Amino acid sequence: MKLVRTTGRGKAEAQRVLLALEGRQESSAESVAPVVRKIIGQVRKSGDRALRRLVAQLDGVSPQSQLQIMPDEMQLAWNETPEAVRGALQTAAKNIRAFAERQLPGKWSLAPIPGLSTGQLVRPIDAVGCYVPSGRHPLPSSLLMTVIPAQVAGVERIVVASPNPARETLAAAHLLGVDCFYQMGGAQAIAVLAYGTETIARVDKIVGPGNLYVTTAKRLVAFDCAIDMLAGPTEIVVTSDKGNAAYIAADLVAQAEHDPHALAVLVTTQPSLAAEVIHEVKTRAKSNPVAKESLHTRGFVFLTGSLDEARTITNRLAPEHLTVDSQADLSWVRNAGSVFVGDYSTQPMGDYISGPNHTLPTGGLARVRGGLSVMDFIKLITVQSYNRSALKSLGPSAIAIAEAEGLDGHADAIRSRSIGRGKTSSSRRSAGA
Ligand SMILES: NC(=O)c1ccc[n+]([C@@H]2O[C@H](COP(=O)([O-])OP(=O)(O)OC[C@H]3O[C@@H](n4cnc5c(N)ncnc54)[C@H](O)[C@@H]3O)[C@@H](O)[C@H]2O)c1
Ligand SMILES: N[C@H](CO)Cc1c[nH]c[nH+]1
Ligand SMILES: [Zn+2]
Repeated sequence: MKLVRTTGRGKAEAQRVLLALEGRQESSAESVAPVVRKIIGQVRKSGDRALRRLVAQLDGVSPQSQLQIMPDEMQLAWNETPEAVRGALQTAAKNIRAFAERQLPGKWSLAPIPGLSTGQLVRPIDAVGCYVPSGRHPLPSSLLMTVIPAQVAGVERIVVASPNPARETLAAAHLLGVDCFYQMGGAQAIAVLAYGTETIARVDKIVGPGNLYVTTAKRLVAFDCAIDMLAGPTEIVVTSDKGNAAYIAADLVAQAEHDPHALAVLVTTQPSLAAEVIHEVKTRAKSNPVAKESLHTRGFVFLTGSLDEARTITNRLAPEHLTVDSQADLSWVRNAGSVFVGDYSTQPMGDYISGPNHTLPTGGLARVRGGLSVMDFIKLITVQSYNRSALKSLGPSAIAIAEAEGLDGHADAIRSRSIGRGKTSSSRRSAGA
């Protein structure tokens, strides 16, 4: 990990590192954008034929195997999964579902004046694609995290895409009753979900985490198909003065092992903690090549001159995962995907079992949104209903604004219900003629 001092002679260098990290999404996507653009173009042009070729070439799916995985295959995977893993998947699913249900907003109505009822309906999105990463490691936990909130929201068509899914991923799909599962991954899977092929219908929104190819593809299709967010290479920031160095290092290594592009940062005012964590990380990452690589290239320890500065840097980084020392720290946290409090709230517990979603914004997107939630799968549709007296009461104000905007048709539509305040512009025109 690189030590970055924010005081004395280190100040300018610290600013440079921070600025680069604030723009981290764009700089990493740049390298893969041309190949991703090409893959999307091929799928749009040649549909199933291009998909077959790309999954064989990039996902390692044999050309003989069916891309759609049938429910009996998922059932078989469930039967063959060890009891302990099945139990763990059930526990995780229960907690994730309970959390998502608590997030679901309800319909409501409000009467601003007698005779006017306004309100909101909650409707699910019709068709959603859930991307489940499976390149370096199969992530059955990501299947639970993406499919469950969609089910809680009431999404009718849920399509799961995952390259070379592991038995446990198929078992998780069986547990949730998934009936539409395609083994396809990377940019080609995102292109299929966004645009469809001769045999696979497109969806309305794509959700789920993935590597740079997946995330860049989501960004490139986003004008044609809604996406949840950029949930790309994993990020961890630990902002601590009092934490246990061994625990902090273990969490940094854990999240860094996801991807060589992962970001792992410690922010502290304590030189001794900085030194201990750097030492511990070195020891722990020795036998973990991916973590070793990402910690070497994208591992930073910011040693700051004050707590205030440590907090400002943390909020500027807007990390996916943030660990802080105590509940009191929550008061200064403004930008983070998910917060873990204290020595025992190790981040992998949130990855698997606690209930809050582990699909979280990366690349600084935590400045504007939190993790995947049931809100990503619903629409809030507003409704308004007037009777005549309510229209009479509020109509003149609306007409005044319409006239100020010079929109005669708007004013006329209101006047046409004979609520008074002058003639309609068409009657004025005919009177003048
Ligand atoms: N932010 C979050 O919420 C979150 C959650 C879980 C995982 N993640 C991230 O998800 C990612 C999982 O990545 P992964 O790689 O293991 O699985 P993945 O399924 O995201 O990507 C694998 C696919 O990438 C494509 N690919 C790989 N190399 C390619 C190349 N050279 N050219 C074209 N396509 C290529 C292939 O199609 C391959 O099947 C990691 O970055 C991890 O940090 C993020
Ligand atoms: N840490 C990942 C989110 O960045 C989620 C995950 C899934 N499995 C293990 N971890
Ligand atoms: Zn993880």
